[in-house]
Amino acid sequence: MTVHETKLKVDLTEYVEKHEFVFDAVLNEEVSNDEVYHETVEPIVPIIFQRVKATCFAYGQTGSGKTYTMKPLPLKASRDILRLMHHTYRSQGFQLFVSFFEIYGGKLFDLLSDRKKLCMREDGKQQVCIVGLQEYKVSDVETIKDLIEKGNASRSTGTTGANEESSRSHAILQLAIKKSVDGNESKPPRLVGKLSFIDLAGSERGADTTDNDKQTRYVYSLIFVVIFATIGHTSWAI
Ligand SMILES: Nc1ncnc2c1ncn2[C@@H]1O[C@H](COP(=O)(O)OP(=O)(O)OP(=O)(O)O)[C@@H](O)[C@H]1O
Repeated sequence: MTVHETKLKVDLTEYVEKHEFVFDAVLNEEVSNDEVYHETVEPIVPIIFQRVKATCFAYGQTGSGKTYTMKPLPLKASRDILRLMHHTYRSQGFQLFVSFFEIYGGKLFDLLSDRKKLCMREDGKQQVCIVGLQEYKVSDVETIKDLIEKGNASRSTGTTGANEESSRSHAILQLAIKKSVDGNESKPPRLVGKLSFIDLAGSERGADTTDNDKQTRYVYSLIFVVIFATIGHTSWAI
């Protein structure tokens, strides 16, 4: 897709700037959530076993269907990850961990740990980490489903948006694949790959806790720090 943007030079002559965007797939409003999963997340699942960090996020106006579209994806991905762990990568020491947190009003809260307040810090290797974030080791779909439901129930919602159940927070659910070091279960397992799902609050003004532009801009910059620093660089979007 090419966007032609008309601009003005300093001498006030008009010119057109061309912006080119490449999409792997374009899905219309008729497609089901299953097709969304099939076209977007499903092809990414096997590569997180190959040291890849991938991100799936929805961006758009309040009420455009971000939460509706994002909600089924983590569970479907978990099902496929567990299937790969129990069959293709059987007995290779892979483990799956789930964490779920939200950014609300510029602060981070653990959705699986009674909304415990979290801190973002940079370690000695300039890696940004979220201190205190609880990760749960999981080996069956039912447990993951319960954790996702628990996290969703802890999310901050508000009724100030166009949509009654509008999510006023940005929720980040991570599925981390780890592997035990040299098959030694007593040592902490090492991170192999990660699949992150981000459900952003509506992109219009006032999508956050205050209607203040400066605050909204700050929250968005915080999200992108989280995306690029802790989640990984191999990002893609719906
Ligand atoms: N494809 C769809 N089919 C049927 N209903 C849908 C679809 N997409 C969204 N909806 C419904 O539209 C309403 C708004 O959707 P949703 O909450 O997903 O929007 P949102 O973009 O996440 O909004 P916000 O940014 O305010 O959280 C919900 O009631 C949802 O059930």
